[in-house]
Amino acid sequence: MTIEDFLAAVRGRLIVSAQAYPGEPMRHPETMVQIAEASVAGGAAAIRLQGIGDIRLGSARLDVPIIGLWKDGSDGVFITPTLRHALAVAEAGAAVVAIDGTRRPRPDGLDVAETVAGIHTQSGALVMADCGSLGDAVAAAAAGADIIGTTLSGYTGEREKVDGPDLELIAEIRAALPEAVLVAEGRIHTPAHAAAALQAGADSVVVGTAITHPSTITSWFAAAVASA
Ligand SMILES: CC(=O)N[C@H](C=O)[C@@H](O)[C@H](O)[C@H](O)COP(=O)(O)O
Repeated sequence: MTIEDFLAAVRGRLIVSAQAYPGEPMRHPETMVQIAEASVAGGAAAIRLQGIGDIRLGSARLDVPIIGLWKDGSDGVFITPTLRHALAVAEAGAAVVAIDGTRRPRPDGLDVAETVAGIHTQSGALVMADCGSLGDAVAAAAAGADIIGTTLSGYTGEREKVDGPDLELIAEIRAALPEAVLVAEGRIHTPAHAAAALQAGADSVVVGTAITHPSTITSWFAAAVASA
């Protein structure tokens, strides 16, 4: 898929991330792909899936682009941390490989530019750089990433973890990189948040937890009921 095709598919539209975490009851490819299918039925233009099994099954069943990632670990660089992880994600059928797009040292010693180049030369996949700051985004764009995501804002120590999406960062990236394909991701919890992220300059928005993570959604309601 070309970046032009991807942009045409998702511009002004919703991307849904379906992920279950280690040990959770819904952590099964069939379950995640069913959630993805339900999300597509509701209007998702693309799906973000974690793990080789989920991506492989999703690529066989879904007719929208898949943004794939492989989380390994839970702190530091853990989103598709090495070129080996990235090539496995591409091989499993992801049209877009989401990688950690920060400037932090990576476990395989490659930098983002070398990782992007490796993905481009050894697979047909596009690369989404999951960034945590404006500095990351500018560096990732210079490194050849096809898509810039705000996924890691609030999770790398560079930016405050604001309640809701980091609209300020979205606007800053859009101002600095007017031509970038920019995807807002992270703590978009309401339809109003999603609309605000587009208005701040994103081409598309990824919603995960608020659509696909029932334990967290339940906890929001349980807390409200408990304190009413
Ligand atoms: C920081 C990190 O590990 N983010 C992960 C990236 O894939 C996922 O855990 C998030 O669910 C995803 O980014 C969507 O965000 P939200 O669930 O807030 O809508």
